[in-house]
Amino acid sequence: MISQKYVVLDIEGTVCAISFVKDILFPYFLEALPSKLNHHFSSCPPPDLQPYIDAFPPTVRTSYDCLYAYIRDLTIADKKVSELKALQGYVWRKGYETGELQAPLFPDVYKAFDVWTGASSFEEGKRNVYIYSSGSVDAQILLFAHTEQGDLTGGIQGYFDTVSAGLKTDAASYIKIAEQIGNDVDPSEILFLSDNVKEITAAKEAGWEAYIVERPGNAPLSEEDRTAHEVIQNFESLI
Ligand SMILES: CSCCC(=O)C(=O)COP(=O)(O)O
Ligand SMILES: [Mg+2]
Repeated sequence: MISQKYVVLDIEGTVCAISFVKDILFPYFLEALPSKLNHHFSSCPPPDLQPYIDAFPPTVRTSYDCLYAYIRDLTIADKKVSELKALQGYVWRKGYETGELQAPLFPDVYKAFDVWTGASSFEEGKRNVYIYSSGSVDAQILLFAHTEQGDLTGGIQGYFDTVSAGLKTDAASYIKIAEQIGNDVDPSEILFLSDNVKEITAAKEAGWEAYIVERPGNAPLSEEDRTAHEVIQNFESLI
């Protein structure tokens, strides 16, 4: 069982496989995109879509072709830019709400959630769970509300993204999150779990405890990474 009171979780490569994002979420987004952009460039554009489109640079918003190519290229390159992440969340909503999209979390994640959010005391394993992902907060909530084992959002205390907290590779972002979790929270009481070594390094710079999560399909770790950081393959040892 971990000694920290607060657990902050990355999403892609940590609670779900990278393949869910690359092979399911991104293709869904790219397939739905033409219809969304056609609506936007129609004579009667949907007002709720407007702010998402307005977030892209004016130079690429000049035509359907230009905007489509720009967004497609960002998606294929897996750019973690906030305007793309916000639009992806907007587009995924329908997929989750119709049941076409469902997030397959790793089995040990459900088990850890049961303990962390279901136990009645710290001694029995209760922990405060937060999410910090490059995906927008809206997209994070959708994902946890539609997992293969149901809605987990009731057990999550808060969500952070690059808009609310900053880049995941900057120590300053982790300092900001710690302040949001609680003014009286010592950074060493927070455990961050991520597949990304740069994120782990940044969290540690901010005084957090942080472990690399090594899941099937993640980027390979070097011997140096394994020496410098604690590496776990699942959440079993944390509960
Ligand atoms: C919750 S949104 C889906 C995943 C996503 O778009 C993403 O960029 C995930 O990045 P992470 O920081 O969770 O590795
Ligand atoms: Mg990740």
